[in-house]
Amino acid sequence: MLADLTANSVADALARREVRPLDVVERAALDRAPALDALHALRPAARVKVIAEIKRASPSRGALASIDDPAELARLYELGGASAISVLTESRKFKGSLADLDAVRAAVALPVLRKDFIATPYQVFEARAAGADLVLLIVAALDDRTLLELYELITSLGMTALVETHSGEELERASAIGARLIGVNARDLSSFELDRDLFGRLADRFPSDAIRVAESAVLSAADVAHYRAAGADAVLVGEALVTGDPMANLSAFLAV
Ligand SMILES: O=C(O)c1ccccc1NCC(=O)[C@H](O)[C@H](O)COP(=O)(O)O
Repeated sequence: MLADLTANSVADALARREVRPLDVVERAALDRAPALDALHALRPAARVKVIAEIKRASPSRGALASIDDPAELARLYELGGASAISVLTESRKFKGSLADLDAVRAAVALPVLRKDFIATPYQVFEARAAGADLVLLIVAALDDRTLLELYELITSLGMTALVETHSGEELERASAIGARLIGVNARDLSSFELDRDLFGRLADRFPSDAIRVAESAVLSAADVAHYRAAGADAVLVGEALVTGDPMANLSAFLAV
């Protein structure tokens, strides 16, 4: 499933003839205003931080929300107290796009994450060219050499990598490349099963200087409290915000 999604996100762009020559995308990436400091925005604090996601659909849940104006939703997230915005840019299963990211970037002053199946340097330049400040790297989808190559490219462009893991072994691989922002995703990428206790089981295996993000499966303030008690500095939330009242939910999550 994960390999399919990774290959499809690249194939999709090719099929839609969206692929500009690499040198053009590189130039567009370098011409962007400097990336915002996501490590500062998400630094550990007395209160948990929220990375709020623009999510129309997903492989596990199908259609979630129509989201005609992602910029407007991002502005609500900013008003509601989110510390960063995650934009799913994969089109086939998540119905997202780089145009969504570009629109969100223009609308808010918060760091913006390109959440996608990133496997090539081209996609990293593309992310920066669209205004991303953060790029997701899924350890399970990348061999060690590619993981390091993409991590170094992301940081050399002034962006921050959110390095996503699902096991102790993946946390060690994230640690070995010097990742400073590390997520544990509660969603198994093959079965889609949710395990809210995975974060807690892995919490003491994070590098001591890393920011700890609990990803997925936050449906209530109690879920945020569960992750916070296990040591999360931030939670990444999609479904609960796009299917419910984003302002009310953010307020409840930030009050934990
Ligand atoms: O959401 C899915 O079904 C999914 C399936 C396969 C790979 C990734 C998937 N989601 C991406 C995410 O990581 C989530 O959108 C994000 O963590 C927010 O999750 P949630 O709050 O549970 O919507």
